[in-house]
Amino acid sequence: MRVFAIPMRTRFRGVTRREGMLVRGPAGWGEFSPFPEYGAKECARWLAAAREAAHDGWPAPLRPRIPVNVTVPAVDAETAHRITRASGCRTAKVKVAEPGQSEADDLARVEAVRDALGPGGKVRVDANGAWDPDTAVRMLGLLGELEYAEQPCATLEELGLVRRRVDTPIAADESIRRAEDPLRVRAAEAADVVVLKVQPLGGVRAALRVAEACGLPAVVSSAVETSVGLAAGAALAAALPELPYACGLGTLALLEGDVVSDPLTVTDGAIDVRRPEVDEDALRRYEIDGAAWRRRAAEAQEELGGAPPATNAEAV
Ligand SMILES: O=C(O)CCC(=O)c1ccccc1C(=O)O
Ligand SMILES: [Mg+2]
Repeated sequence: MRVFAIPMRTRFRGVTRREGMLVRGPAGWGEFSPFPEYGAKECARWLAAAREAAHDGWPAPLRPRIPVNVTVPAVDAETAHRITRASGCRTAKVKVAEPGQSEADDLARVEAVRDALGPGGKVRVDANGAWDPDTAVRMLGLLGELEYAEQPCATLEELGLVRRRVDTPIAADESIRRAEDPLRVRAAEAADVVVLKVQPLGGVRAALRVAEACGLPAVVSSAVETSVGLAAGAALAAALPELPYACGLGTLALLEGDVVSDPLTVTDGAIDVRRPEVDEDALRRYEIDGAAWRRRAAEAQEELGGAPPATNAEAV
């Protein structure tokens, strides 16, 4: 097990340094990088995803490349314009409703991104559940045409309420975390699209089951991961029967560096479906003392059902 801390180019989700653990097994490397506030129960799913990557590998890909969106953090309009242009993507996801940002900031950022994409570009927004339903309806009215709005409000009931009051399609992200969530989303008629993330859902196979249970188009997103974690996202996106939207896997640009020598960077608005090898020199640049992470992984392992199977002893 190796532990990394990579500085972020811009603050995202309140995080300025992305930390995590890399585990190696017979199938390759896996990433375990739950956010700092997550407890053992939640971390167990993130660990299951890393174990699947390291020990089982993933289903066969149905496509070799995954179209991606550029992820635009809650930066000023000028920076948002520059990030969008530099990405080469035709779809952008813009963070809105972040603490410390005004509605005028959000409107200006979205407008700058729309301008940077030009005609034919697609803009989606992500409020991370921060709006109340009235604010969501009002803001979606002001933001102009959007591909969809991701998690405009926190609860399923609110998502359904907003969905019935606006023309903008609604995507569920934080509302899809547990096996029973897809059925609740369907019952509440709360979303048009679901966002799937490999680590929070417990692996590529678990996420494929969730996609099937949802019966809605799926967008695969990263949790802002190294190329090791992104490879798992790419594997999920490659294994979905249909992939009608660009995925949120173009997030390497948010990190200052990576742990592989041949990173999953965005070219022509897409990333490859492949598993880059961890590079010793690259990893050493970001390696930190991992005592706290080893404890976290052990607690998550306990949640998964006690002692790791024998094969885990081979993990380095
Ligand atoms: O979807 C993307 O473009 C990138 C991934 C992303 O936004 C994200 C990454 C880490 C944690 C939360 C989120 C989110 O979708 O809110
Ligand atoms: Mg989201």
